[in-house]
Amino acid sequence: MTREKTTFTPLRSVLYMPSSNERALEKAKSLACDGLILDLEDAVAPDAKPPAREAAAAAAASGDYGRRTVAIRVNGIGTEWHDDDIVAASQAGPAAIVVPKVGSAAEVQQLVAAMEQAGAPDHTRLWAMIETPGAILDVLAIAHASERLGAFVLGTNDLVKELYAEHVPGRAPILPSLHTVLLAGRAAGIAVIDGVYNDVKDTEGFLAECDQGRQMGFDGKTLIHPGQVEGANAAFAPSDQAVEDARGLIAAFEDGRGAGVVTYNGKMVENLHVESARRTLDIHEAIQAL
Ligand SMILES: CC(C)(COP(=O)(O)OP(=O)(O)OC[C@H]1O[C@@H](n2cnc3c(N)ncnc32)[C@H](O)[C@@H]1OP(=O)(O)O)[C@@H](O)C(=O)NCCC(=O)NCCSC(=O)C[C@H](O)C(=O)O
Ligand SMILES: [Mg+2]
Repeated sequence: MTREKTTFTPLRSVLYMPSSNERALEKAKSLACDGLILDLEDAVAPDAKPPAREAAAAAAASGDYGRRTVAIRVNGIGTEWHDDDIVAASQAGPAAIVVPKVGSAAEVQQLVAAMEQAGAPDHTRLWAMIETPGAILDVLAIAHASERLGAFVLGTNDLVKELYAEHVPGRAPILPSLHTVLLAGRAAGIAVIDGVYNDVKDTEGFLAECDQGRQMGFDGKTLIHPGQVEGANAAFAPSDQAVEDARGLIAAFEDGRGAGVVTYNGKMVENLHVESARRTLDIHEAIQAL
């Protein structure tokens, strides 16, 4: 039996960098991250925003970042920089425009209209940051608001702030929110990328949070430092054991010659497990092809 092959764009490691930081923009050309977010929002001081906007647009249009998915994060709706950011980013044509603090389906539609009016090419997706209580409560409508929506990006710092919660190991205070965003993203068939880990020196805590994100179902994690790339790439790629198990499980099912259920390594295997195994192999192959 043949099947249509799914094309995956790996987004295991998506690194933010201030677009005002020339050194970081240069360094990113040699980093093994799957994606880059050239930031114009939180990481850029008000006076530096206009030159950062120019630098981000030039970097995104340069083609210098090879196979990496390049995105520009604009300033939020209603800020004094937002409209100019949208125009510059749309004309640069990155893989995605990341908009912080998206709050409703209507905002998604307004953003898409503004991108299209500014000449955004078809390949430029909108990535909506979900980081406010209102957005979490409206996230399913946001997920279905436009075909141009390509991903949700969690903003866990803003979310913790807005909830008056605390950053704790295991993230118990925000788990319901994270799961809600994942449910909506999966229902709409878009990518869902986890939030950042702020302590760039705490490797153990960072890796634990990557593992947690993968177990929950995130496609990858947003990062703030080059030292976090390798760990995220490993955590969000299928392990050698997972690839071996996927191949063995598919072979066992195919050997069953049409039986609806077989066992592999003592465990029940049905068609749904085969679909998951095929997805694992598709992700593995996409990563191998990088
Ligand atoms: C966190 C940092 C300010 C630390 O910077 P620094 O002390 O300079 O780090 P290092 O000296 O260890 O840097 C080593 C080299 O790596 C380059 N570098 C550092 N960070 C980056 C980066 N993000 N991308 C690319 N390159 C980077 C340095 O230039 C050094 O290079 P070299 O000298 O050539 O060896 C800094 O890491 C940083 O600014 N990080 C990004 C911060 C950011 O973008 N924040 C905004 C996004 S997070 C957010 O907003 C979350 C969300 O909205 C929410 O609500 O949660
Ligand atoms: Mg934020």
